[in-house]
Amino acid sequence: MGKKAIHFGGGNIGRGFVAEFLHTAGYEVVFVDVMDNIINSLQTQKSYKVTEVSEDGETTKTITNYRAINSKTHESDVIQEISTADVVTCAVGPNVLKFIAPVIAKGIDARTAPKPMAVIACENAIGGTDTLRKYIEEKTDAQRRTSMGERAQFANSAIDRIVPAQAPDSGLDVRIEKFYEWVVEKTPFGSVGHPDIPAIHWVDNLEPYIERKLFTVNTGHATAAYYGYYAGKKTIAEALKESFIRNQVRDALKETASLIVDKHEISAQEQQDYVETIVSRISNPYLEDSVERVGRAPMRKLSRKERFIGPAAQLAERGMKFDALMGSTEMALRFQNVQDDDESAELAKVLKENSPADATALLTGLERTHPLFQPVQKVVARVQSESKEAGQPRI
Ligand SMILES: NC(=O)c1ccc[n+]([C@@H]2O[C@H](COP(=O)([O-])OP(=O)(O)OC[C@H]3O[C@@H](n4cnc5c(N)ncnc54)[C@H](O)[C@@H]3O)[C@@H](O)[C@H]2O)c1
Ligand SMILES: O=P(O)(O)OC[C@@H](O)[C@@H](O)[C@H](O)[C@H](O)CO
Repeated sequence: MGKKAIHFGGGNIGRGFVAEFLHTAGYEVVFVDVMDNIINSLQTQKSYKVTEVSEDGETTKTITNYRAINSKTHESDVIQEISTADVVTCAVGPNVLKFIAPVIAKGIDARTAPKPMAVIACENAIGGTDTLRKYIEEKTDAQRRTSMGERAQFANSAIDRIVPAQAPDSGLDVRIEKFYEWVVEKTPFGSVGHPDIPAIHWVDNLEPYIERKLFTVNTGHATAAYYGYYAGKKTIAEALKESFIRNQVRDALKETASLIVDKHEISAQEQQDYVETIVSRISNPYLEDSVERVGRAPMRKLSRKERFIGPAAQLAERGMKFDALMGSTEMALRFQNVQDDDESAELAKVLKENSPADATALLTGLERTHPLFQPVQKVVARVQSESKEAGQPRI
């Protein structure tokens, strides 16, 4: 029997990154999603195209050898597929991990194969697979929990490729950037060995990779998105054409670079080269990445380990500079009541109903005694006191 991977989330990164590389590695991919239109299309259309776009032109690959299951209506089929799979991946968004965990827990529990399968969450989050594992353990019978390692092994990952929202008429086809990086921990696989997926860079210690990625790509991206949204820009590339916004991004990345270089074995020159690559990638005009997609879910992005508060907290603890990150945080707080973004409405509510100190604690999870608490409270208070109508971009 050939190799089989179950992938949760047939969205942008699911189809345009994870499934592409699993397919190239020789896996049959079984997509699991809850959106009827995605599942119907994947079930009726036997191939789709992934097109890399860059200034060098376009390259298209065709993805085949997949099936699709709707977990809302066919949960037992998903359990059956997991019980005989080699790999389970997901790209559903960090807040959705708790919803996919119960069915994965049942699938793991039903396994009889001698070899454990690999579980790799492909989300923008520090310890994304650990979080998923915690939810899976909660849904596993206490007596079966200790032996779960015989049925599944869990590895954290860092995943990097810009996949913007796709044109409404594109169907399953995905337009993406050429660059990609997929880094996964190898130690959890021990003597069993990691799965054979050539696109993955296997490492012993993921922390430098995930922090460098989240605190450079995503800090820079989100800074451009929030300043861009406020300035009435449509895309990230458009926002970065403004020298003021470009400078804010550069300043924020200078601060996160100082942390990355101080904390990890990454030289200043190496980080500088990385920053240049990232600024050029997020400025790619061929991707048409909207400020609303990149700014989506502002409460998640303002949380304790995330792209602004995560590095700023560590800089504050080291007595290093974090002013530009406070500017990005302030702009994120202004991303309120944005259409189709539930968290942006929730953010407006939290800011309206709480004191600056309580809103700071609720949004960021910072301890009140932390050296970053007061600086964040100051920007929270400033945004709360603004008289202009929340969420209206200033053009
Ligand atoms: N798009 C990018 O550039 C990019 C790059 C790197 C990492 N990521 C990360 O990948 C994840 C997904 O991002 P995306 O851009 O592909 O989002 P997306 O919205 O395009 O895709 C998410 C998919 O998950 C599905 N989903 C939601 N709930 C589900 C459930 N309970 N069961 C199964 N499927 C469910 C949705 O229907 C959707 O198809 C996020 O964590 C994101 O941070 C995205
Ligand atoms: O996916 P999010 O919401 O965490 O962040 C939005 C973008 O910054 C993100 O999707 C990037 O495109 C991606 O992380 C690039 O690798």
